[in-house]
Amino acid sequence: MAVFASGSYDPDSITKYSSITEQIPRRSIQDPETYQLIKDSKPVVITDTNLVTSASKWDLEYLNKNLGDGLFYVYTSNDNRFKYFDNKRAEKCKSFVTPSERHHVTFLQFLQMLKRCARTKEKVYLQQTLNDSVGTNIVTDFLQFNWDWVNKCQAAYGWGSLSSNLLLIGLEGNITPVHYDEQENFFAQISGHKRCLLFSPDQFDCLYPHPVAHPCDRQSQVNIANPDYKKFPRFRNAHATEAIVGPGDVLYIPMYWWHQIESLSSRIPPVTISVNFWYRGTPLPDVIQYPLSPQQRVSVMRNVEKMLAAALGDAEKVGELLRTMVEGRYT
Ligand SMILES: CC1(C)c2ccccc2-c2ccc(C[C@@H](CC(=O)O)C(=O)C(=O)O)cc21
Ligand SMILES: [Zn+2]
Repeated sequence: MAVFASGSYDPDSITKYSSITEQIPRRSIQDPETYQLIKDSKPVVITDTNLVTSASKWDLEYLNKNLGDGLFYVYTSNDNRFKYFDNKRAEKCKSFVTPSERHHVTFLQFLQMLKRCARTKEKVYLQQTLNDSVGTNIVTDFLQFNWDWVNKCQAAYGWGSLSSNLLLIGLEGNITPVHYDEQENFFAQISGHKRCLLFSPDQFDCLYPHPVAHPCDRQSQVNIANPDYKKFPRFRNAHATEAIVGPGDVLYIPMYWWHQIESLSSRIPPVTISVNFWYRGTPLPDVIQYPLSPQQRVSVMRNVEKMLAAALGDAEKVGELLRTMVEGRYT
């Protein structure tokens, strides 16, 4: 068994996907091109932001001591995929099988779950909004994030307010399957390595998202590790860009960009720790410019699905109505 130096990852453990074509650029905060890419809503890994340097001491022991005795959301999955689903909708959707389970536990219970995973091959993922329930040392570390840099970016691009910082503690092999978020995201890696696959928003037709009213809204139906080309033929045309982020790297995931994020095996430590910075997007311009951007097209399609589900009073009837409207007429 190969033993890896602390903080490295095993390149052979990386699944080869057919849809990878290029690498996401890595740039310094000193490089003007960094800001051109963000302005153009293109992904970029910024290598020297010091955004979360104050958190580089975060390991399981420090977090256990300082995160406080609040409860944390921990997801368990019997395969290694952690597909997001909306709890409330899942309850209403009888036929829906939840792809992962959500637990509300103390950090100590999370550590016990981690130990059990070493034996049972089950996977866990702690996801917790960093809020004022954490211990004072964590608050101190949080206040020492490079807010000056990130606030300047927020202002420069006209983003909305910071909506939340999620603390993520995952296990090697965890996969967050392809989805998009409706927020700008500075994704900061603290410990271990994560492989990020991004698909541009104009590939909506290759990624077959669930219906907007479905519990897995915003998530792709395609499992890119084992695509069902009969159900999703256009996925053959999908092309991803990739970045492997390590401690200190910040990946800019532009709003509406599809992303799949995998925790890489790094033996020491066995966990990956990340913090994301989600910002509400730039308010839509009052004068719409044509042609619509891919992001605006996705937003329009979402509004049409929502409006039709409301107008019909039943989200299950939207497909039939759209087919009647389009087939033989808008083809
Ligand atoms: C999978 C998980 C734990 C989850 C379960 C249930 C509801 C929500 C979420 C959720 C939301 C964000 C992330 C972080 C990241 C992916 C990654 O780092 O794995 C990502 O996608 C982003 O920062 O936008 C991870 C999760
Ligand atoms: Zn996401």
